[in-house]
Amino acid sequence: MWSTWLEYARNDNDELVVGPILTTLFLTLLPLVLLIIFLLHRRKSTQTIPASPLPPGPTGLPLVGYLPFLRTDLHRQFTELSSLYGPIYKLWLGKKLCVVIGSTSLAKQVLRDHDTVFANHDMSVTAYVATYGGNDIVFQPYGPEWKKLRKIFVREMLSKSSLDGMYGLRREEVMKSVRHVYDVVYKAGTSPVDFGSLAGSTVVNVIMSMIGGVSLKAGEKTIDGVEFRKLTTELMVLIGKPNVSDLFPGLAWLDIQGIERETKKVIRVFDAMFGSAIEERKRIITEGGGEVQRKDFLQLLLEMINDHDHEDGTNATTISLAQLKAILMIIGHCSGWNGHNNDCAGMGNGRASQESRGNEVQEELTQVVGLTNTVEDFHLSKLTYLNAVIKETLRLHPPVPLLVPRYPSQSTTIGGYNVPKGAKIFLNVWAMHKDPSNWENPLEFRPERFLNNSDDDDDDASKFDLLGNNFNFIPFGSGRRACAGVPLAERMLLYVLASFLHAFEWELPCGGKVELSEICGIVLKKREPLLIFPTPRLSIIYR
Ligand code: HEM
Repeated sequence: MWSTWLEYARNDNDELVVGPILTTLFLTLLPLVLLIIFLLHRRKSTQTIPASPLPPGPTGLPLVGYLPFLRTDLHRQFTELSSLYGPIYKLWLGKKLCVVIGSTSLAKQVLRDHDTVFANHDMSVTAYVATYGGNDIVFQPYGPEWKKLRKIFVREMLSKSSLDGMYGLRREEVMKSVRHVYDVVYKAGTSPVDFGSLAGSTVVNVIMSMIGGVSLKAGEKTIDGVEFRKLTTELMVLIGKPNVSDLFPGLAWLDIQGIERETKKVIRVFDAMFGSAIEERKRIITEGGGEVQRKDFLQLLLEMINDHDHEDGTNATTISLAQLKAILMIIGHCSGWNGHNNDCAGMGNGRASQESRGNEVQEELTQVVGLTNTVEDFHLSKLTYLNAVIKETLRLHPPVPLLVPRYPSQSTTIGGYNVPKGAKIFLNVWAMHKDPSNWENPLEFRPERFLNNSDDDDDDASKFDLLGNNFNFIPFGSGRRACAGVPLAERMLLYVLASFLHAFEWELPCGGKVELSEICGIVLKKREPLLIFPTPRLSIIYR
């Protein structure tokens, strides 16, 4: 080889010409040298900055991981595992790597320090089907489309003026429910009321009314509050079920457990219902010459489907029909969370009475509202004790105990451990809310924690808002993906509870105790219904 090169490198006089030899040598060796430098550099960088390890965690079985060991009280099981493996640990569910965060300081790292990286909710196959292909806010990936939907939700649908404007709808439905308890339950006899179911169906009726009407049609079938609640519960159960299709994406097309099929069946009913509500509203608009009196969510959203251009020609708030339906869907679905929370708050009040702590809630209602008036929206901000009862109940029984799972858009170090891109992140709020390093006697029901009893700024109870600013108390999550429905949820919880507690004395059956155990799918549910007897306090008003 060398002799051939030398032959080429001789000039016409048979003298050696060194330049071409060096050039050829240089061009041949350069890639080799660069490759060696690159490999050395890579070796050095992996040696000097070791990648953080994955968090510790239980070993499961081959292929299925920890899946066979999951219990239905997932929030408690995750808390128990935390005491073995620490505030951050991993478990494999099939092919899916899950990371559980169980301390306030690590939650802060995820939800505040790395907020944008973790600003995505993990979408399951069921959630995809249930939200018209991820067209809603909850499962929309973090980006411009999510920002647009969130803006519509917060600034237009749930703005103060919009919620004030819909107060009449809320009032009508709550009054109907109170009268129902008075006429049907109290007058008819002595059977107790399932408080959770009563509060839950009232909330659902209110939400349905705000969506577009209390009885909606799906084909020939009329969907009333009871049926709507049944459908949302069914959907919640389906979303909460561990699905083989999520854990082994390669098998998703088989839909082994039939969860996708079942979800599609439920969604078809919702779709028919929303479809007919839209058609009916369009008919009313046409017949009314383009004018419609009713300003509910459906009307607001329909106006966004029609052209909603700004003067500069941009079209910032236009939504598609699928997005409209997905938004209605998420409002209906979240009403289930709200309904369940009424159950818990009622339980909280029952427990407060049971523990002979006085009947502060009703004393406050008598003072603020008076015995000859019904509760109105403007009373709510003055009901500080009831507010504290609700917050204390949300602390002990957060309705979404593991929040909506997130996933990081890039691998990130949390608490010294590597949390890989795409892992499913559970934030165990149920455990954080009971952490003795954050709360004194955390298992005691003490609404006073949320009352401002002192002049000391550090003791200011108002720092515990529902917006997730204090990481010791985050029932609605925190950061940019925190619950967008807080203004409505807060008003509804207060209004529905205040109305029932003002209208009736609620008594446990003789010698009864409030049963506190819960079960957990995606939301926490009370295992046993809270059965209590109503006796009217304000009979004059409801006669
Ligand atoms: C007591 C009732 C409710 C509770 C406890 C609750 C709780 C939550 C939680 C924990 C999240 C996830 C937060 C996170 O990842 O940090 C969430 C998200 C959300 N909630 Fe609620 N919620 C309630 C009621 C409502 C209502 C009534 C609505 C609608 C009117 C609503 C709309 C939403 C939306 C749109 C999101 C997704 C926000 C986003 O991804 O940007 N919620 N909620």
